[in-house]
Amino acid sequence: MRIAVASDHAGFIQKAPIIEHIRSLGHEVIDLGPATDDRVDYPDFGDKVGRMVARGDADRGVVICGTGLGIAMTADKVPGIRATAIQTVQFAELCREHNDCNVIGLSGRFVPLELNEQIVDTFLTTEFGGGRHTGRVQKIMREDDPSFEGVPVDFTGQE
Ligand SMILES: O=C[C@H](O)[C@H](O)[C@H](O)COP(=O)(O)O
Repeated sequence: MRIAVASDHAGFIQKAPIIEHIRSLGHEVIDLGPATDDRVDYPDFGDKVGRMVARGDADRGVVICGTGLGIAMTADKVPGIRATAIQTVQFAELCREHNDCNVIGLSGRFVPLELNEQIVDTFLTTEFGGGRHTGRVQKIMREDDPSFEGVPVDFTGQE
């Protein structure tokens, strides 16, 4: 697969080893920066990865900031992207199996490199489960109805 990778200054220390790791698994990596650990704004880099995946120029994205949160939030704002921050291998598996996640946010400050590499392994090897999850992912993407506003909740008869 083609994997787009980017970070901010806080994720920069893990970017090169994670890229190396992804290449060692046989994937092509597109490094969208930054080139140094100078202070930058994570939204600029989360957006680049989101757009590249949404265009189909990359199959999946990996973004790294201090927590993985802000950079994943930014990627997720790009239409077509399902991005979330991931801190455990089990969540990496479930974000693929249940949510067909196409971009993950990693923490360069609070999660050790070895664990992030295992998370990336799982993210890249786990298939979407389909079945009951398909319609739910379509609802995330508003594929069935562009004006979708969520499932109406009926509180009739409830205390
Ligand atoms: O979600 C945001 C990220 O964790 C950033 O990496 C973090 O906010 C950067 O913080 P600072 O500017 O203090 O290095």
